[in-house]
Amino acid sequence: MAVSEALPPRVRLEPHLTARNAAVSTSPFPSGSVIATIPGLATCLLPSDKGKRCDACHILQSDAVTLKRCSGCASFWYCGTLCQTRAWKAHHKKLCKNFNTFTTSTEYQVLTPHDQVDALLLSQMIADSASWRAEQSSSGPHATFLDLLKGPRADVFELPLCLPKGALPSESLTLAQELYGRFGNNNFALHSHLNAYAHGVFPLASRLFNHSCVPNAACKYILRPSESVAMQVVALRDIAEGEEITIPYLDPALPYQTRQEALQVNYGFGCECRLCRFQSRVRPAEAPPERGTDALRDIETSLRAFALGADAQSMRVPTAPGTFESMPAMLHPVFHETYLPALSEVFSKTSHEGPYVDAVEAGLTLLALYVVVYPPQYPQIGMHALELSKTIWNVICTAGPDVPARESEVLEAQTKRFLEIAASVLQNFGPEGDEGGPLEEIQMLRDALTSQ
Ligand SMILES: C[S@@+](CC[C@H](N)C(=O)[O-])C[C@H]1O[C@@H](n2cnc3c(N)ncnc32)[C@H](O)[C@@H]1O
Repeated sequence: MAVSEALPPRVRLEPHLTARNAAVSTSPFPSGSVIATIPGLATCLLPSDKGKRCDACHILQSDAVTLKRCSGCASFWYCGTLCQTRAWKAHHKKLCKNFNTFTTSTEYQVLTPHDQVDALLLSQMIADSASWRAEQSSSGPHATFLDLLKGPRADVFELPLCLPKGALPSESLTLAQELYGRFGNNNFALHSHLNAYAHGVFPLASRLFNHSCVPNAACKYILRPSESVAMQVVALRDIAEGEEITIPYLDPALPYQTRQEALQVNYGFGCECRLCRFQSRVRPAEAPPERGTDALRDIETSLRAFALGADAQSMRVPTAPGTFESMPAMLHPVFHETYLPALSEVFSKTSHEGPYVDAVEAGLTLLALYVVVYPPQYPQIGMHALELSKTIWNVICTAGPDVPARESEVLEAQTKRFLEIAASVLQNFGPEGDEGGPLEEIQMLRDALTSQ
């Protein structure tokens, strides 16, 4: 049996009834603190980000960063020699020659972008077989990975590989099967400002953290030029000594049935967290009333009042998880699988095209739903509050001179309140991903409001 890496300070593993082990805090973690920093073992960019970021450290091309192409395949880009050498030694010297033939092959082209990345990521890992063999019996990340639980699709080795299977020596093929078995359920989507841009393997994070749809922690990614991408696991709220530390494996706002199916298919378990238990009880059989009807307007007005308070200016957001449990039954239809996608579409359309009053109303309803479904301080709440403050700022900036002063004051007060919510959530989560981003946007909008 492989020996796995040392655990982060203040975290221990305890036996878990269904998930082998659980990571438990040995002393309290305050909200916003970094529980663990874990370097990536292997990462691969999504097709959408190829050529825009360094393939090794993921730094974005900018005035200060010029990317240079691999002269062999012309399909890998690096910010400098350090990254290029590291990638060459780890995997690229084995993949470079075959890379373009593979990525233009039908078996690769028919895959979804996320499966394409997985095929390349797995190929990269297998190409580095020397490291796997050398470190299998040590206490490094390779050993940790090989000690992980296998996923439910471990035996169906179905991803095409950049290294043709036939060309793999039997020893490497056995290794490939071992890696594949643990790949599907131990593979993270890397994001910058909550936009996914790559996939990656972080063995120690996989070893430690179980899933919950009401997690008390979440992952973010730290990008530094010429360094491996690091994952940080951040406490979303105060975590008490002895409490299990959990992260979300998927978006907790997805409908209950979709979450259960995805967790079963990809990870081999049925979630029994507090949100799942609640939603399995109140699963709405019928979709909410049609958009535009008084019946839906009543539900949405009540949802906003329940989640945020009746007055938009003195709006408050919940600070303890589990708000959904005290929702009046008349609001349960908002958990129907059709409701959130339809509302998001209305917000997205009207915030771009107007009318902005509709965008503000849809955006507020969406915020109300988010604060009910997501745990407090969940980053998506902050991102949406920022989006909403930008929408109202647009209303202020595009309003003609005839708007009564009282109405302008109300709009400004709302923008400030949404910005406060955004700042408190996103500052708690801390800087992540590419430079700039939401924390900078919050500051710019605050400056604009004070110079009004
Ligand atoms: C990334 S690993 C988590 C580490 C795992 N607990 C261990 O001891 O190796 C993912 C696997 O853990 C198990 N798991 C994670 N969260 C779970 C949960 N909430 N309930 C049941 N099993 C879970 C599933 O088997 C899943 O495929």
